[in-house]
Amino acid sequence: MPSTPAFPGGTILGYPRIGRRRELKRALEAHWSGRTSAAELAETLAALRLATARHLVALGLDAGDGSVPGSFSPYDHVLDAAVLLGIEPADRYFAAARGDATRPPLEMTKWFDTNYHYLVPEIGPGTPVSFADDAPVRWFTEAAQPADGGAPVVTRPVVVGPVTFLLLATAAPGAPEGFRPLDRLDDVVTAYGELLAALGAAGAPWVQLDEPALVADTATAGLAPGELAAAVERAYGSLTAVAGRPQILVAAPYGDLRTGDDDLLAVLAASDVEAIAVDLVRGEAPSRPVPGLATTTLVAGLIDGHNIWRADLAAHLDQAAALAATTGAGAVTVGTSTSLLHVPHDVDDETWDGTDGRDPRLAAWLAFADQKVTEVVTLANGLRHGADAVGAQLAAASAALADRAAAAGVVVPAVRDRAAALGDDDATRAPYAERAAAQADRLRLPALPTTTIGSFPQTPQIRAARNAWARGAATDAEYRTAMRDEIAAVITLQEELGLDVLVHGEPERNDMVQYFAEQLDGFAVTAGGWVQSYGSRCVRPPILWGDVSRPAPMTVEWTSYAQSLTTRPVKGMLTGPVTILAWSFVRDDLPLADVAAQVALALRDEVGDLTAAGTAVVQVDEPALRELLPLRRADQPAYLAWSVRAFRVATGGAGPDVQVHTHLCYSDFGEVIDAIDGLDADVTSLEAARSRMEIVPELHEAGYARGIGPGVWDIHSPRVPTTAEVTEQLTLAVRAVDPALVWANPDCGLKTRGYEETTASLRNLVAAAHAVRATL
Ligand SMILES: Nc1nc2c(c(=O)[nH]1)N[C@@H](CNc1ccc(C(=O)N[C@@H](CCC(=O)N[C@@H](CCC(=O)N[C@@H](CCC(=O)O)C(=O)O)C(=O)O)C(=O)O)cc1)CN2
Ligand code: MET
Ligand SMILES: [Zn+2]
Repeated sequence: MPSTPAFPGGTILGYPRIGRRRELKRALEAHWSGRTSAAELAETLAALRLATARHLVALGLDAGDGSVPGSFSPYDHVLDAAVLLGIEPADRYFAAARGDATRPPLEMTKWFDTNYHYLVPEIGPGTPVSFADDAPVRWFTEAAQPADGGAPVVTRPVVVGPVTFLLLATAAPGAPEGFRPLDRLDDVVTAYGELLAALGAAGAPWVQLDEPALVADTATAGLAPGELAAAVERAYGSLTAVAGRPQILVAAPYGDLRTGDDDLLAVLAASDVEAIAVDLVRGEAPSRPVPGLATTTLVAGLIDGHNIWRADLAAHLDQAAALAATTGAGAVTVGTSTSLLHVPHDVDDETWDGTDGRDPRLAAWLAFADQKVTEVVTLANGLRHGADAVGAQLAAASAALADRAAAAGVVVPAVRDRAAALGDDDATRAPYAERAAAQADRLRLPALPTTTIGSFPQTPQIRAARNAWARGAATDAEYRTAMRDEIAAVITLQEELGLDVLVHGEPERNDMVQYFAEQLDGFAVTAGGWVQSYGSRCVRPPILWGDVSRPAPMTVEWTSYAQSLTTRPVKGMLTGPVTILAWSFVRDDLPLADVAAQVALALRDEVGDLTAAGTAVVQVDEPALRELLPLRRADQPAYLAWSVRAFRVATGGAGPDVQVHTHLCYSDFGEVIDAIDGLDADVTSLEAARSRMEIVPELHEAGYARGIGPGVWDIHSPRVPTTAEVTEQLTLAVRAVDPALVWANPDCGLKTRGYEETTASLRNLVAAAHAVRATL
């Protein structure tokens, strides 16, 4: 048992891994393209790890007691755990992540309710499991005894916990019916026990085991009541019995440990783990003493790891100070609610002089990862030494909050009035039968129409043109010409391929959310606020800080230009309100439902302008519909009601002869099937290739009876599907539902692909659609 509280100077559950200048991205991509060797890559990553650990010490975390998390991963922390357990071979790490000639990549899916994506490990009853990779031990030693002779840092290795690992894993192909990954708990715990012994032998005082699945009903679906509690008790009973182990911090971010079927905080408190990190942003602190917690340090996750607003430090300090008494914890220290993986590095990396369109007032309202570390350190100091010891910091935080609350643009009466006046009529289109007839008449499409999801490859030339424009090295006119040339080429290519409903290809979009945020009032965007989305891929989530409105059309010019080049219909392409919120940092002073209505109204104006300009097909993408779904079932209906309504407000002004499409991807749709129907889109395209079209009968059984475009090829891999494969997929689809409803399209946009595989794949898609069409 710890005699003093663990991490008295505060701690964080994890730190961004991509590097403040995206060093990890650049190193990975250089290696994958063959420009650097595996040894060079390893050297760069080791330097990044060491620099990160020392940076966290410079920000105020203790260098000697395990307060600095060792939360690095070369690609994904769930894949790392699979390698640790020998389920994926260490020397084929990137093949598991990205696929190669010999194997497809592991499936990728959303990490809880975030825009981070993890690789889904596969495990069967016979999969050998052992302690197979000692990376956490090597990384610990590398910082504790640095080869450069510089300052050592005693880090706290961070590993996905055994229960969460198995709850996130899927049954390997060929596993017998009824097998569940959690059936392998004992084997996995044995391997983790060996890891703990090795860490202890290396001198690690602490290890952090992340168990976020314990807060999510969605991750634990299919377990009997009590089963999860029993698994946690069993796993941590074994792990705490390991001789020579480090002290164990169990972290439960993204929700509340106590609101599922089982009170898992009580189960963990009753175990011999030395510290438990709870998320007090998404969850609540227990208001009565928890048995067993008296011998445990509670790491109070007060600083939001999932958002970028500067915290109300005075309020948090009061809350922290009360926790020991109310919860019965033996000791309390301050931490982040989640890893800081989800926020950019440093507010001070942006320029705030107003010259590049960023409102200088925002600088004082924000806290990125580094500012959050400082907030944690301040609160921990306040907790130890009293509020007076940090009086100046508390006052500065309060002043920034007051400034933000009163700032112009935060409340815009005209926007509030318009949202308040919305009625059911605004969210209701003509009956589907009437729409279908009007659209058939206007569009005259063949059976099994072919289309794509919107983006075509974002080539290095496109990125370079945008980069030059942003730097002032190219004029507006030059940039516009470059994008129009790209659009023209994309239209020509689609006509040559014989696609039926064309797209303009989205070359002008840096990102499907940021592009809109840059043009909407109420948003700010960063120049370098990168956040890892998966592997080497990053996004710069915009900051939604004020009431949202649309000063001018955002997409009409590009879409109209594309339509002027062809007689085939060109789809207008918009990002939906829920996805815009999900992939932004959203204000915390207004209910999400109200913010969504404002964004929906801005999009409604855009749909109006597009259709007035003659656009007959408008797609409103909602790939993040599933992402914002609350992790607890009880909270889901309210979310689904406002999210569906926002989509319907955005599209509700479209006349019956306008075909509204939507697109969803990156998730299991099971839990949102009714909501998909509720969107009332005329055509829905979904990711389906990796699940052999299962979504088609599922949607049909749920009563969905409008157009459906199950993705027939997995665009996340460079592999070109054969015509025969696509034909088979389409055949499955037309057998499952009325063939008149089926569309042929890829899984998702093509922006991350190259032209070579894109052209070949689309050629096969069109050939397959024609072949199946002939059989109808
Ligand atoms: N926001 C968001 N979330 C999402 C998705 C999405 O599309 N957007 N898709 C899903 C999966 N996630 C993804 C996330 C990112 C990327 C992606 O391709 N990201 C790009 C960056 C996209 C971008 O912002 N591009 C900018 C800036 C590009 C850039 O890095 N430019 C260079 C310079 C380039 C040059 O001069 O050649 C630089 O700044 O250093 C642009 O095109 O303008 C990357 O990491 O490489 C793909 C999928 C789910 N979540
Ligand atoms: C992540 S969903 C992407 C949809 C978007 N229209 C595209 O094709 O890129
Ligand atoms: Zn998609």
